[in-house]
Amino acid sequence: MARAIILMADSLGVGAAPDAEKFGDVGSNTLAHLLEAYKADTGNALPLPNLTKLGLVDACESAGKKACQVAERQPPEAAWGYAKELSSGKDTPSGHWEMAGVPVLFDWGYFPNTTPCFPQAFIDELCKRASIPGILGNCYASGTTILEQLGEEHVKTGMPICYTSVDSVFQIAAHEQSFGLDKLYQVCDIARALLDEMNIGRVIARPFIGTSSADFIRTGNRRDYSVLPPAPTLLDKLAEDGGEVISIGKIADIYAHQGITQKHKAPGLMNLLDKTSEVIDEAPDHSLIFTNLVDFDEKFGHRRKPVGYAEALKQFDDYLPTILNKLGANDLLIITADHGCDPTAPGNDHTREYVPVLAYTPGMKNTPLGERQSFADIGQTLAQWFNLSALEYGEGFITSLNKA
Ligand SMILES: O=P(O)(O)O[C@H]1O[C@H](CO)[C@@H](O)[C@H]1O
Ligand SMILES: [Mn+2]
Ligand SMILES: [Mn+2]
Repeated sequence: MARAIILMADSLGVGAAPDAEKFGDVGSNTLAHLLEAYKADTGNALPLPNLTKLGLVDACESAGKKACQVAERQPPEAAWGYAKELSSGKDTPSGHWEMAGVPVLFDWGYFPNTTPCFPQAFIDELCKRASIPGILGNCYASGTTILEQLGEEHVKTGMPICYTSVDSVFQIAAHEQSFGLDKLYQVCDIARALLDEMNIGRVIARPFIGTSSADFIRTGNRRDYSVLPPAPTLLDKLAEDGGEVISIGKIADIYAHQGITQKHKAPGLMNLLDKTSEVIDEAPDHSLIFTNLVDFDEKFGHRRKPVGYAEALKQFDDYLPTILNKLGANDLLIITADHGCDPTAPGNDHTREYVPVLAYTPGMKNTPLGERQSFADIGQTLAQWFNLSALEYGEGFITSLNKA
């Protein structure tokens, strides 16, 4: 019997995808550009010895056709490649569902980039059902900037701040104490029900605390309300087969709680890694431990902070031996991403990029996997690893997982 661990580095793209032009993302490369920015800022190339050994830098250089400014270069001792996305969007659910074998081939509903951006009838109904006096925002925004602009007015008026982006999302920010966390979750539930017919992928609760625009800060109580994946994913198959599917971080929310048998939340990168490490100690055979490392995206990618992104990646790299040392012969570690979010690109949205596909089981030798045609190759490989029937999408690379 086997186990697998996916460390899903949210937004760690490795070079513009072949269809990046459609998204205005030509030339994007999250990893290469944050490494460049780090070197420019500090004068030193960043060492990422463990990720380099797992093939991340080779994957990036092959995908992005661009040298990476990384120190302590060494050859991989893992299977490594890079995958393009079949799904029509570059959002988080599309990336996650595709890597679990279910690409999103339809178009999500999006709000127009106008102010106001939400249909008045929807807002009227939301206010009526939720008993709120109105909403603030009603525009495209960065979630941290809009708190500075409208947070104080929200506290005064009790009107939640509603905003969107190029993603198919309806985000609601509200103060945890003055508005109340439960009330925010209730408003999100109502919005979720109303937005199904507009085909909006996610409603996101964005609670924050603080006393003024100078110190408002979002908390770890974010909650994502996703629609159901359009078909059963690898997670459903494994759970139906009697396996454990253990969500760490926002994985359960992203899969709309489908096919999940255990959930753990933890605030911040280090706590998420600690929780993952703890769960590896306990998880039985036939378990998938699936961790989303959201900080890369939320704290650095969208905030366009390449140096902070690099430092967080270094923390991840430093932590990896703790996880690698726990892996047994029947454990497969996958490291990947769901989209890019190049912190040097204009705007503050995701970027359409290749994602790394790194696979490691103890004793592996350097195994290039090349360009993969879909993130679903990960799900298909895991279906093989767990002896499940084949998924509809994806080409498995189980036969490439040779040992040295
Ligand atoms: O600016 P914040 O609130 O972090 O929003 C970002 O987070 C959302 C979900 O990933 C994206 O749609 C993006 O707009
Ligand atoms: Mn994401
Ligand atoms: Mn994001």
